[in-house]
Amino acid sequence: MAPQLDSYFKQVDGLSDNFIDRLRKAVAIPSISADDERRPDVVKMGKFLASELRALGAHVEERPLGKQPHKEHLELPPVIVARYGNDKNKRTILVYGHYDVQPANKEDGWATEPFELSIDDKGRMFGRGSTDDKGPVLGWINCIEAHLKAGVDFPVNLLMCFEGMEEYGSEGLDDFITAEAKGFFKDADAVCISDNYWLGTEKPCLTYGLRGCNYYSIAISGPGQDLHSGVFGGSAQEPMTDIVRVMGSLVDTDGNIQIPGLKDLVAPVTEEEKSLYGDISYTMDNLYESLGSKTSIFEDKERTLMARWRFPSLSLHGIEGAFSAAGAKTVIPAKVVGKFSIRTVPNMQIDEVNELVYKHVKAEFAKLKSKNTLDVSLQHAGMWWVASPKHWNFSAAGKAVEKVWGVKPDLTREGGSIPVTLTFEQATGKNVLLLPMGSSTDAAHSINEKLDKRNYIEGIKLQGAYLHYVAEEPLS
Ligand SMILES: C[C@H](N)C(=O)N[C@@H](Cc1c[nH]cn1)C(=O)O
Ligand SMILES: [Zn+2]
Ligand SMILES: [Zn+2]
Repeated sequence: MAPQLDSYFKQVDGLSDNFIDRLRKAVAIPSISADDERRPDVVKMGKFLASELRALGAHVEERPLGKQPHKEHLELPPVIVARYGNDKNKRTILVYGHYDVQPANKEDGWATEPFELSIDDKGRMFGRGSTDDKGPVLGWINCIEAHLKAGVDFPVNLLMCFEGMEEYGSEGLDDFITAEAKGFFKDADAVCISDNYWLGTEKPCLTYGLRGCNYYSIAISGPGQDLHSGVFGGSAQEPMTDIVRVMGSLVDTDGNIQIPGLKDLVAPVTEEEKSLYGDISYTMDNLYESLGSKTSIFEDKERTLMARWRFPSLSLHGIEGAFSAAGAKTVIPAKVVGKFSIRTVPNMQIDEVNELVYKHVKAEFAKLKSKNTLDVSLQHAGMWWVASPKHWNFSAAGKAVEKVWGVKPDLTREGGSIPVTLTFEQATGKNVLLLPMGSSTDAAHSINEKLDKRNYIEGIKLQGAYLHYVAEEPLS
């Protein structure tokens, strides 16, 4: 295999400018799934992937998912499914990624235009979606192109599933995967997802766990319209005052969730589990670098990693309807909608968490004795996932990391969520591996999101090498 991989690697290096151009084109499409106005761009991004794949000879289908739940005027973006190769003598690997992105505006504090790929002298490629998840998704397409141009036989049959609603809770995808497990995905021997990040900036990892995510809205309304605070301040009960107090009751400064009963849903940490954290290559400096400050809750790596992977967290995200612009507008908002999410871990179940959240929010609001109206609801939810890394899928990826990066990867879990991971595992009955491309400083979801050129190009080599090693692994 060595000469074949070497030719492939050489080809990837030779095509690196083309691959960066492909990423530039993808970043230029603002495929923001959370913004209804951007839905045509999400669809455009799906079509871009479909046409790139067709040009390389893949069989591609753009599958509709129907109307968006609770927004019946909106069509969900299509799932792009594709197959490259159909050789009964080869293994079949199913890869998943998403082509939608988080919202981004230059005014949020970006140093460059978020939807223009901008490369600095350190090889950092800035742009929304560069690391999450356009770079890794294009990686698979680049991998096909480099094999073709190098004249190296593609080592496996590749099935692809690229969705456009991941950043909005993967609306509609669970049913699709379940239905296609015995259809389009029926030949899959294993699944690989490239949509998370290294723990630091130097050492690659393979990931076997994710937290889940329950995302909530609290709406508080009262007045018929926004009011002048000079006229109504002191005589009207203000939704904003109520929501700040209700949201303030959810979590404390040290991240302790204040919802009674929530901690009892968490599986106890075993001694064996505790011992795993010490060996992981991670330092508080890695955290400070990616955090951009030293404002951490803990001072040691073990508790920091456990807080990220092993325990739930509750984050407050924003208040819709609140005055947030610069200046000093003296308005009383008539309706405000607070957003928060809980990252869930074993053994927390979505419905059990909902019940505790609703009970707590309603009780806190009742304490205020407000005449305003409260409505609390779940916006979307995705389950946590923990798998066994003792499988040929992980062994192959481990060998690929050693070949490309010259080190053994750490086995990690991830604090973020990829809701369909568990669905893929349960629906196909196959092992799922998370193979990250980007690093801890990539600032996914944040301003100045980037992917290092090195991670992109070596990441394409890694994806290809993984497929070659998969082809060699004995079945277990
Ligand atoms: C880890 C992955 N790249 C990611 O960013 N996932 C999102 C998924 C999500 C869940 N609710 C809303 N989006 C995340 O972890 O926030
Ligand atoms: Zn992602
Ligand atoms: Zn994301």
